[in-house]
Amino acid sequence: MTKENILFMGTVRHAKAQEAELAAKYNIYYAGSTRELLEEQLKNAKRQGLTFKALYRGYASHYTLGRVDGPLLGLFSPGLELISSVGAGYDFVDVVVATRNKQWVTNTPGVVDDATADATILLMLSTLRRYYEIEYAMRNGLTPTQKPRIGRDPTNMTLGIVGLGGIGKAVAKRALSLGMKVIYYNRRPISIPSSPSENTTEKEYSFLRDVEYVASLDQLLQTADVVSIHVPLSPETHHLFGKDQFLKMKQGSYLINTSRGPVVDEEALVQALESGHLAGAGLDVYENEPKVHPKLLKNMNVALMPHLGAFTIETITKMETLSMKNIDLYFSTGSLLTPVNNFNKKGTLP
Ligand SMILES: O=CC(=O)O
Repeated sequence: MTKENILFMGTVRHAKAQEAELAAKYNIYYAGSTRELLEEQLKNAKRQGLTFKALYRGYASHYTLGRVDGPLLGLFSPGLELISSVGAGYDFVDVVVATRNKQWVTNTPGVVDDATADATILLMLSTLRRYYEIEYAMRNGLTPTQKPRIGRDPTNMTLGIVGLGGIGKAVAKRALSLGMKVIYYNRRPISIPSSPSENTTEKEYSFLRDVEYVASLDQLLQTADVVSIHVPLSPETHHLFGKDQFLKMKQGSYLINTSRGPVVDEEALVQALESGHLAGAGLDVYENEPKVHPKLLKNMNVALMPHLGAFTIETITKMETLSMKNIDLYFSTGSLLTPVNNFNKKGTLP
């Protein structure tokens, strides 16, 4: 039986067992360390008639190898069938072009929920308690007589979650345990099971009964003390938060963003912070990563993390494993665990 060829963009950081399992069954090739090397490699492969049937897009590989965009997909021979991307967000793959090429795209939802929710709460508490500022001052010689600026309690504050998917729900659960009131906005309210089923226990969803749906984003912005964004990046959500949205937020409220940078118009956020309308922000993601707006870097009302929402050994292992499982399952059974796009049996769009 011929072994399928798989190209790995970026290294497998933690799921070494799954990588070894895949290597025993398929021919694995690793992309060069720069975009130029990768492009050269793809051109050579095409010349030699070597077809990669699957592409594994490793965690954070876009920083060194760029996006899996139309031009890159154009360099693959027509035999590429599957792009398996590590990450819940799949904006690092041009899904529109891949779908047009009849190529499947998979992501790794679900497994990132807890780590990203932890990072969200970490940023929220750091922002409210000014933890980042206090640590920065201590490391720079704060003396016991110098008083750091005072913090705020999350208890009794209202948290507004924009996008109550897997990560949003995990954030809601944690925020309720801090004594926050939690409201959310989605295009449609979520449905809560009325009784446990084979796949769920009462404990897994009962907290959702304490989370209140609001019918518009404006209503959420006008009500919440802390707004936390959990929507995917798409043409519809690009700059979902701009000048108007910040003006609608309560005076002295806070923004937390662990979703994707371009959901927020960063220039408008800087204005809202500098005018004092927003009391602070906690950010893991930025409009032009890895660049951070210089005025955000300077602003000591902002807690910053460099896109590390899912960056734990356990979560990276789960993401990489799921991504490689999709590849193995596709070749062995023709099915996928977490497809992003959808084809009917003829391989055309439904
Ligand atoms: O940013 C990380 C992810 O999308 O999983």
